[in-house]
Amino acid sequence: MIKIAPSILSADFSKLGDEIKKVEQAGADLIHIDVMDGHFVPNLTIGPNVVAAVRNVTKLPFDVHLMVSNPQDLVLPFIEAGADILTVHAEAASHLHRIIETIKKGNKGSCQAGVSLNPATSIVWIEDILREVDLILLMSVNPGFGGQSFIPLVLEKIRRLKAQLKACNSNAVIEVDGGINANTAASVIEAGADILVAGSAIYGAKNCAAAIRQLKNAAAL
Ligand SMILES: O=C(CO)[C@H](O)[C@H](O)COP(=O)(O)O
Ligand SMILES: [Co+2]
Repeated sequence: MIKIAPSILSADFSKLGDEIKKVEQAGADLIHIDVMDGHFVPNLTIGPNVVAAVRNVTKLPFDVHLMVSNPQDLVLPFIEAGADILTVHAEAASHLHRIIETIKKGNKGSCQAGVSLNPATSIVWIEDILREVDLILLMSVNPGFGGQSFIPLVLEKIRRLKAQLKACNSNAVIEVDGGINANTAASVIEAGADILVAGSAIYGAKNCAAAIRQLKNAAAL
C-alpha cells in the first residue's frame, strides 16, 4: 500500500499545528518536514525548536528531510525534537556510514535512518549501504523549493534501485520527493516507490482529503 507524506513546506506557517492536523485528518501517513540551511540548498526553513513545538499535535511519524551541509551536527538535535525518520543527503555527508549509525543509535534507537540523492547523483553512491538504511529518498526535483516540475529521469533510477534492494535483500523503502501530483504519481508508483512526498499538490488543493485519495488511487491506474 502506497504511503503519502505531505510536505509542510507548502503549509501556512502562521498556523503550522492546524495545518499538520488538517492533513492527518485527510488521510496522510507521515508528516514530511523539509529542513533547509541556506548553504546546501538556497533556502532556509525549519529548525529543531519548531519540530519540537509541533511534535504533539499529531500521532503521525515525523519524516525529517535534512537538506543541510554538515548534517552530522544536526542529527541528534532533530532526533531529540521528535524525528521518527531522519534522512541526510549523501552529497552533504563526509562520513555517511557514521551518520547512519548515529541516527540509528540516537535516543535509544527511536529513529529510522534515511539517505537521499539529488536527481543527478547516481545510486552507485549508496550501493554499499543499501542494507544499513531504512529509507532511500530519491529527489525528483533539485532540492530547495516546493512547486517545481517532476524530473522524469528519476523513474529509471527508481526501477534500478528497486531491483538492487531486492537483489541484496534490503528492507529499505523508496520515498520519492518533488513534483508529485495526480499526473506524475502513477508512473512513480509503477516504477517502485513506497512513499510519495507531496507538498503543493496537497496543501495547494481545495480539498486535502481528495488530493491524498487521488495520489493513493494512482496505484490502481
Ligand atoms: O524536499 C523538498 C524540496 O527540496 C520538498 O519535499 C518537495 O519539493 C515537496 O514539494 P512539491 O511536492 O511541491 O514539489
Ligand atoms: Co523533502
